[in-house]
Amino acid sequence: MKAFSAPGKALIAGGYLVLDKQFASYVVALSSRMHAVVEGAHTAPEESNTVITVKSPQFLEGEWSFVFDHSSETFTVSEVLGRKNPFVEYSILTMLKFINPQFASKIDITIFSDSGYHSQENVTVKKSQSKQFAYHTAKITDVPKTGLGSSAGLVTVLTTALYSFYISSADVTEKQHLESIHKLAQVAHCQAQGKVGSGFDVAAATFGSIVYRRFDPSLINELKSGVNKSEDSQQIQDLVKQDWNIRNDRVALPSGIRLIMGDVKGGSNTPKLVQKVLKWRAEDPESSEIYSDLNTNNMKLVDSLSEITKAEQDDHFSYAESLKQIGNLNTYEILKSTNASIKPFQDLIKATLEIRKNLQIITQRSGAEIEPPQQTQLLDRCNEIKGVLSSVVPGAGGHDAISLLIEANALENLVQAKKEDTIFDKVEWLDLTEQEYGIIIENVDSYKEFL
Ligand SMILES: Nc1ncnc2c1ncn2[C@@H]1O[C@H](COP(=O)(O)OP(=O)(O)O)[C@@H](O)[C@H]1O
Ligand SMILES: C[C@@](O)(CCOP(=O)(O)OP(=O)(O)O)CC(=O)O
Repeated sequence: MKAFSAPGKALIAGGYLVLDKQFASYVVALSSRMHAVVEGAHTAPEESNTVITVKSPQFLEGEWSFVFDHSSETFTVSEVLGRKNPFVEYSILTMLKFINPQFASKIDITIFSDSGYHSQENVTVKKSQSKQFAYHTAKITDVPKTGLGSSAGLVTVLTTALYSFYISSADVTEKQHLESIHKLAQVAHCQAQGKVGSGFDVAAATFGSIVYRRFDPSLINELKSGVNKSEDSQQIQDLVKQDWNIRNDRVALPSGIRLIMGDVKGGSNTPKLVQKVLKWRAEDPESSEIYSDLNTNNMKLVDSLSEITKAEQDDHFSYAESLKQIGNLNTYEILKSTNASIKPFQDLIKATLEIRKNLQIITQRSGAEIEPPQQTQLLDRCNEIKGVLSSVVPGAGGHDAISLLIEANALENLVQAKKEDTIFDKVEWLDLTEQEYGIIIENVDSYKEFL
């Protein structure tokens, strides 16, 4: 038995631009994780079916069982309980193609998901010493999502579990294996969704917090069903060997700086927003200039974070002093300061404000509510709180969430602000932190009470 987990994500900079492979984005992996516990064995030589059962016990009817008949001429699986879960199905199918197993197996995988992925109404929480999971009374398709990327987490961790079963000697946290898992999970995720997105969510689930640049969509679009199994398998193996030329540079927030996510209890439809933005992008002659300015500031934000990290490495003592100062000032006050040591923090703030200005322009011109006026008001108000460095609408924006970078001790100021100002009535500060790593190997024992 083995166990793994993969994190959720927030796209802090680079929404929409990340769809285009000339632009990079900044993705933070979050502490809500999807977990998989896997156990399996090869079955008797005369057995010709591999049976892969995936249980997700926190949800009603959360069990899917896929049978692969090795004697069949193509890679097809049938679900025997009469249920659908395309993300589970394509994770299995992609792995079967990649491995082209010659022996039948029986594999049992149990999925657990941390509470950040789903709305927590009507749940019963079960706890062990080290883990806790919320049990819902509805099916997975009927429980409202929060936007952390549950399907990407699921596909990534399931792919990891299957990969480690078939290639049992692999340390899945090694670069070469992570890269293979990433490609297999991207293929499965795109095919299950029926579209090739930017893939930043699968990349963060695999690699953790990264500066990400996407792959060429043709890599996946050009996959076709071969006439036989060996062709199908060869195609996936070649694709996994190929260099996808993505950027996945590991990043971590500077020490003393925390990411805070605020749920805004709204909800936005990402595909509709994307559709409006792409239409505007194609029609407005100034859109290239706006994209370019947005990109410049996204990269300035990334640079300012590295500058802050460097400042800490250069001189711990004066860094601690700078942190203390910014913890006592709000965004606007930090900008006014003449103290040279806080310049990188000022650069971070300036870049964020420019990013927001551009997102507001796109909102007005495209009609896609990326940073609608209610969110502008809320973000401006956040910037008045001491210790807040930057506040943005993450990802596709809209009415889903806000994300803030703050001096770590300023969380209490946010909690206090929520008590005092009704503008924060609709905001819930979430118990999430940044995660450096994507896929990690977990201790199997910590799941035993839940199995
Ligand atoms: N814990 C889970 N167990 C089983 N399937 C899951 C789980 N979490 C997510 N999924 C799959 O992912 C789907 C949700 O994916 P999607 O609509 O893309 O949302 P998201 O934006 O959160 O990824 C679910 O309908 C289900 O098929
Ligand atoms: C617009 C985007 O660039 C970013 C969307 O980011 P979100 O984190 O908002 O995504 P969902 O969880 O799918 O709603 C589209 C993309 O890159 O796929």
